[in-house]
Amino acid sequence: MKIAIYQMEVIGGKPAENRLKVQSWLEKVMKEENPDTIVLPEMWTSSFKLKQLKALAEPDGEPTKSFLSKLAKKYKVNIIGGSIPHNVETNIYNTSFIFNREGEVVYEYSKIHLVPMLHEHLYVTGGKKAVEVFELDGIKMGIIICYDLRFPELARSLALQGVQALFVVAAWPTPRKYHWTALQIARAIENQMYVISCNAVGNVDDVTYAGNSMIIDPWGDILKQGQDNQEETLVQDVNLSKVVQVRKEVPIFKSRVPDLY
Ligand SMILES: O=C(O)CCC(=O)C(=O)O
Repeated sequence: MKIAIYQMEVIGGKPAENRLKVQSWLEKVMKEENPDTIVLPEMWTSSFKLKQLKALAEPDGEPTKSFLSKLAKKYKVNIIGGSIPHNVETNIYNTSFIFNREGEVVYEYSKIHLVPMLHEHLYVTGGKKAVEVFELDGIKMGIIICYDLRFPELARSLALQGVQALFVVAAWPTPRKYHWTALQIARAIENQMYVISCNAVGNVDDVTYAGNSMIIDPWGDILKQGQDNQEETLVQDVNLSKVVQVRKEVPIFKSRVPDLY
């Protein structure tokens, strides 16, 4: 499966402009690389404009949900739709929508762990549904959002559900860049699966986003890594049989003793 990641400089508080950016990026990347799956970052329509979130949140994910669905169908590409502020009645969630090549939503995930350092809980409601597997082109995948990466239980639960590739969509800031890269590598090694991440770059208000989007294989080798502060596209073919190979070589899932922990 060929993956293309958009390490995007999100324009704070401007959903229509960000949708246009994604549309022209996708047009270009489809022409040049023809990927199977594309990945966007966390809160790519709005960035973390939490104080304006009521105005920026999209009722039932619209219009961005239809926008991504049309693009997926037009280009026959799977889309890991980063995340957007999404409201259901009076609650705002930080939600990721996943589309198949027919433009159908195959999975929807709302970020479970909200960031105390940002007081995210004052503006956003945490997702209440447990993480689940979804399939694209017959491959079992999972998704988590940014701060969720700090909770190894999510990735482990997905690995036990059969996930071979874990997507992490993020707006992870620069002061904790080392945590971002180290935790991604740890999740890949400890679960012997691909970790494929998409972080934002650039500055919004007083926050600088850390880039360093990554594609890490199940052995923990970094196949691609974005730069610190540059909008760019990362493209990589991933070979899912590597998951089986690594799990055979170091059979941690057979060695687990879950009754003792
Ligand atoms: O955990 C961190 O240090 C960053 C998390 C974050 O910024 C987010 O979840 O949006």
